[in-house]
Amino acid sequence: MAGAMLDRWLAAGLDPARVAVVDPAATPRDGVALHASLADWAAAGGTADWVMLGMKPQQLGEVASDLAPLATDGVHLLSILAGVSLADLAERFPQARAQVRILPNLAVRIGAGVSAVARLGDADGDAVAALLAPLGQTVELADDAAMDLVTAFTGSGPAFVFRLIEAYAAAGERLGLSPDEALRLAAATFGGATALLADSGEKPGALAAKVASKGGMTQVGLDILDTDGQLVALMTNVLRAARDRGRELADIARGQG
Ligand SMILES: NC(=O)C1=CN([C@@H]2O[C@H](COP(=O)(O)OP(=O)(O)OC[C@H]3O[C@@H](n4cnc5c(N)ncnc54)[C@H](O)[C@@H]3O)[C@@H](O)[C@H]2O)C=CC1
Ligand SMILES: O=C(O)[C@@H]1CCC=N1
Repeated sequence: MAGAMLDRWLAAGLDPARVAVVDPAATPRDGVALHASLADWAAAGGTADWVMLGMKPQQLGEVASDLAPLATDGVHLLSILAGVSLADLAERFPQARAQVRILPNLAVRIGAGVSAVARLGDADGDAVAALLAPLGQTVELADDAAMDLVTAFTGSGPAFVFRLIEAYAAAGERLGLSPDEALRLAAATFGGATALLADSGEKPGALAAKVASKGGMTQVGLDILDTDGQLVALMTNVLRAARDRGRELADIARGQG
């Protein structure tokens, strides 16, 4: 995820000489300094005003103990770690100027992502907004407590949408389309529908009603989707499970180091 953000920032004009990546397994990028560990970065004289955590939440303990002494007064400490709250970050990095929790999604790679943001401390809000602007839309959350649900909703969201597209394509295959036709047509249908939704400003229900001719084909399909609210119940279960896993990850991260 952090690599997708970096690729977008570089494509949007960020000077690679201003970036250092600390990751034992990162893909090298032209002009970007790469260090296998924080010790290597420190030995190379590394300093930073902005530090972003991009490893798994389960690795917070091993990283925080080495990083906290380097994240002092002037440093904005950014985190994309699912589940890890602002309070957790403040506890791990108490001397940082600000703790900023960002939950992006994979579409940032093409500047079409959604990043939810919550912050603590003396954060430079304009600078945070400017940093995130090339990634797509940004939503500021006043309450960090909403972040786990939003992480499931927009962070995990693309994966859920990809599954829906796969299911649509698989159904098309079952009913006679070739695999290639089914996937191409499914992707074009989802892409076109979401673009129309964004462009028209209309509600999805109103657009669905425009597609469904009275007494025609679409309505019989919609009637199946709408039966007993089963689709909403399914999506609620999906999002609840993902949200609750975020809380578990936070507990795991909290129990470390
Ligand atoms: N994948 C996604 O769509 C999203 C991911 N996130 C968050 O982004 C974070 C990373 O997730 P992914 O990119 O999916 O995982 P990933 O496994 O692709 O990337 C994690 C990276 O951390 C590196 N790493 C491991 N230990 C390290 C250490 N001690 N020091 C420095 N780097 C270390 C790994 O080499 C790897 O490159 C997670 O905290 C996740 O919650 C947040 C929103 C969306
Ligand atoms: O699956 C995960 O835990 C992360 C958080 C949101 C998307 N990927």
